[in-house]
Amino acid sequence: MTVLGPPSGDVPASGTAAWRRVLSACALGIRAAPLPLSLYLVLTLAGAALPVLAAWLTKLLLDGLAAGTGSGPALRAGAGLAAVGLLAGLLPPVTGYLRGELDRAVGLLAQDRLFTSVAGFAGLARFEDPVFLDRLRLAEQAGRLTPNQTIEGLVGALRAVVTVAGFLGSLFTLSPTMTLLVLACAVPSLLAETVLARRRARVYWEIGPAERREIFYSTLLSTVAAAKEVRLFAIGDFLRGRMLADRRTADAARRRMDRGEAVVQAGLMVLAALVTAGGLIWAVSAAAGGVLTLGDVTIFVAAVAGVQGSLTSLTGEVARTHHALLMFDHYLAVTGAGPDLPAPAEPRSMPALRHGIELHDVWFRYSGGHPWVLRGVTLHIPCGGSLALVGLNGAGKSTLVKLLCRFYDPTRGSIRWDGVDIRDVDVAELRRRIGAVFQDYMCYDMSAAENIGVGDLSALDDPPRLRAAARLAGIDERISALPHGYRTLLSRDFADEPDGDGSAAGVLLSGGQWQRLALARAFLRDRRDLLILDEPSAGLDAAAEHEIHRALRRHRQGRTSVLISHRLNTVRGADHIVVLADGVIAEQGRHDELMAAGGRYATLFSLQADGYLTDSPPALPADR
Ligand SMILES: Nc1ncnc2c1ncn2[C@@H]1O[C@H](COP(=O)(O)OP(=O)(O)OP(=O)(O)O)[C@@H](O)[C@H]1O
Repeated sequence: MTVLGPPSGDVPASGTAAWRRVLSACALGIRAAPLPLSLYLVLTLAGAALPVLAAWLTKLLLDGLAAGTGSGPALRAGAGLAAVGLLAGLLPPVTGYLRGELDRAVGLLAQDRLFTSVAGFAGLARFEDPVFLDRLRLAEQAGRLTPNQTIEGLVGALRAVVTVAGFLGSLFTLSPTMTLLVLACAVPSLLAETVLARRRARVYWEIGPAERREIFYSTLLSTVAAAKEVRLFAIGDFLRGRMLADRRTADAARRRMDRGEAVVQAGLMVLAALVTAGGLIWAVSAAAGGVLTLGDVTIFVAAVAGVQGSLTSLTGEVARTHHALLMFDHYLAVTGAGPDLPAPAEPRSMPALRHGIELHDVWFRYSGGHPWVLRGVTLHIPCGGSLALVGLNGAGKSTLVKLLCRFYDPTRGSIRWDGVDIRDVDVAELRRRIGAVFQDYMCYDMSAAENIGVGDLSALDDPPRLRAAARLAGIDERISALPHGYRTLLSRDFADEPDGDGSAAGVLLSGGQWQRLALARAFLRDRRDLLILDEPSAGLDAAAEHEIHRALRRHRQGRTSVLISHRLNTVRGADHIVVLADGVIAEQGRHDELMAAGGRYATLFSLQADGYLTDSPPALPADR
């Protein structure tokens, strides 16, 4: 199943698909909270019979009083009415509590399943697909709400059926014509509500991108990450304008939808009122002619109101459930999406790297609509050797290491790990063999220990291991000096103590210190077969860079590593240097060989070296 298909609001639901959705939603409810669900069902259906019972008891009471045959029957009917009233008062809080329990349990299970699926996507492409992101947002909402809305809808429909059946029976004994008329009124109402539900689902889908953009702008306006630029460039009004424009776009669509619904529903109400008025005129004339008793008129009025009320709520429930099920399609699409990268039926084993990793004629582009980023790269990364990737911005260096981690598959060609295509091994196993610092590493709003420990969760409760990694990255002293040492929260967004007054907020590190933490995270993944370092020292001061690269050189000794850096002094010690230009290997060799060749590498290296030694700005290379 693909999750990137057309919006489900545009796709008419087939009967089977609709039933599959109903069953999936109910299964989720049953799985999440069987006991509250059963109690809720029983009590709600019991509550549905109460209005019919009350109407008959009222009729008995009135007829008893009118007959003048003693107060016994009227008193019994009155006592019955009191009991029904008590039950009617007690049921709502109890069912309300059960409903809350059901909401919480289903929400938890649905969220768990949704994010288990999302975490199971091995690649990155879906997270870069706006259609998928729209679907994911709706799936989150639908997963939380739909199962309960469906159960509620089904229960509500059943409740309405019970009430309608009771009142219809009563009405039929008094006026079969009126019964048919009231029933006939429900048909257009049901049809109209179903159409409105489909339209609502389509509108929600259509306004999804505007709503996501609105969230994007409001996040920019309210988070510290963007606060500096927003203030310095004075773009607050500009962003607010865009945020409001997106909101107005979404609101306009919602307004059109609400207007249409209001007109249709008003029309249906007028129809129902006309039928009720006609019925009343008939009942009053019949009572005046002695055909109906006072009690009969009471039950007639109660029956017409009851049937109409229940039919209205029945159509409402059907429409709401229909809408919820259309939205649930997004949840089912995401949870049933299947692997985004082909998984081998029988993964090949992956012993420790012995010979090396080979890229064989690798071509890659991010999608059919994107230009080629890598164009026929063939490369050997020998086991135990260090490879440096250099090249201008956009040359394809980070893309190449993303392919090594199998975040994407090559569009053509293959990557072989000791001769085994990495598509033929379990992707989780492949990644267990890799340690990495990415150019856009994460800064987690967690404690310092956790920020390092996420590199290898088995070390989370092993302070000596965390400290050893931090020491290697040159950040141990700084962390130890924090208010709570390694337990200090590295965030100003959350309080260190949940109930604190804000004075216990965590601390923020400097850019270079964060980068050292990211390095420590990679060092924690010691004894991995491949170490990837994508610009590991970009944010470091000169002394720190020198020190870190000395540590890195020691650490990489005898390990297979790929280093990307624009600071060419840091790559000169690599066993092999590859210069990428426009997705192809322009040159390769050792530092001395490349300098002697006098090509791009030599030009770039000399440029950087000159930049430090001369006053005049150096000339840029020709392909810049
Ligand atoms: N997720 C993506 N989707 C589409 N295009 C992308 C994506 N990531 C990178 N690109 C494009 O691929 C090309 C290579 O990007 P890449 O990040 O690999 O370059 P790089 O050599 O690492 O550059 P830099 O030195 O600036 O980090 C660029 O033109 C970029 O626009």
